[in-house]
Amino acid sequence: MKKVLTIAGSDSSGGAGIQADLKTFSAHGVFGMSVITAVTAQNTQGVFAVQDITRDVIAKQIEAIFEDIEVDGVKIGMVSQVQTIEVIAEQLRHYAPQTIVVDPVMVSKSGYHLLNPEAEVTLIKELLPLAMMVTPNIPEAEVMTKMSIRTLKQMEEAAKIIYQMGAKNVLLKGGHLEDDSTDILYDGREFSYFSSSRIATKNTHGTGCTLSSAITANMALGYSLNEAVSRAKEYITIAIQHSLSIGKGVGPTHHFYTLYKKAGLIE
Ligand SMILES: Nc1ncnc2c1ncn2[C@@H]1O[C@H](COP(=O)(O)OP(=O)(O)OP(=O)(O)O)[C@@H](O)[C@H]1O
Ligand SMILES: Cc1ncc(CO)c(N)n1
Repeated sequence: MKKVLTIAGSDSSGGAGIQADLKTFSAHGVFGMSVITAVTAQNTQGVFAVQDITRDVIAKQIEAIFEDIEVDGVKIGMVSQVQTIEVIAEQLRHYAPQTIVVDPVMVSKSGYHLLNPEAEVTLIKELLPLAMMVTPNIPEAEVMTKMSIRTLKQMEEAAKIIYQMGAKNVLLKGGHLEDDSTDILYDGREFSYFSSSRIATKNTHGTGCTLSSAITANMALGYSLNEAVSRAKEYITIAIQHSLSIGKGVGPTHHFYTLYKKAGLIE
């Protein structure tokens, strides 16, 4: 069985972060492992507190996994602070896993800064050069490039700038634009487009976490980069189509819809 690691924050409500990542891994039939960078008190309505995990305990979690288990893919999500990023980068340079997907999580849908703004530069400098792929959403790409992004043309321009920052591939997600949800992949030579119609739902908590985890799982399973993104896009689209009205705010995606359907557990 393929073994995949998420390095990210915990979301107590189970819709995003570590919890979304592990559910996505399970749904893909890969064995999920986790390094927790921060614990958030969070639900569908907002983020209410964050406790960062110390540099030492983050290093020890990474060491415990890599010294014992072969890792087929790593996804990085919420990294919170400068020292968190530095220790992750140091450890990953040492263990050098083949596939690293970086989701540059900055601000939650409810507007909470999950990444200290002072650490934005560190994330770009330390993590992007290690990344097989980086998956910014539009607001994150705007922070990274300092440009305003409203059109597909501007998304392409931004993807080129982010590529120059060191990631081998850039997947710029279009979930925040108004039209269809088109994600753009740039590999330094050409663009590929992954489109779906916009689904009319408020329940999109954890969509970004889910997509980057699905890409990591598919890459670990041996799919080419384009195939991995295409399958992950299909997965997130179904997960949003069948998202769950849990809680009073922005509900989570449904990770097991396809599995349940195949097993005849739902109509
Ligand atoms: N309403 C929607 N309908 C269809 N696809 C969507 C919708 N919203 C987001 N997506 C898709 O979901 C994936 C995640 O994109 P999005 O831009 O929402 O990520 P994000 O903002 O990083 O999420 P998060 O809140 O977890 O940080 C992308 O493939 C995007 O195209
Ligand atoms: C812990 C965590 N990671 C990522 C996100 C994505 O927005 C979130 N809301 N919470």
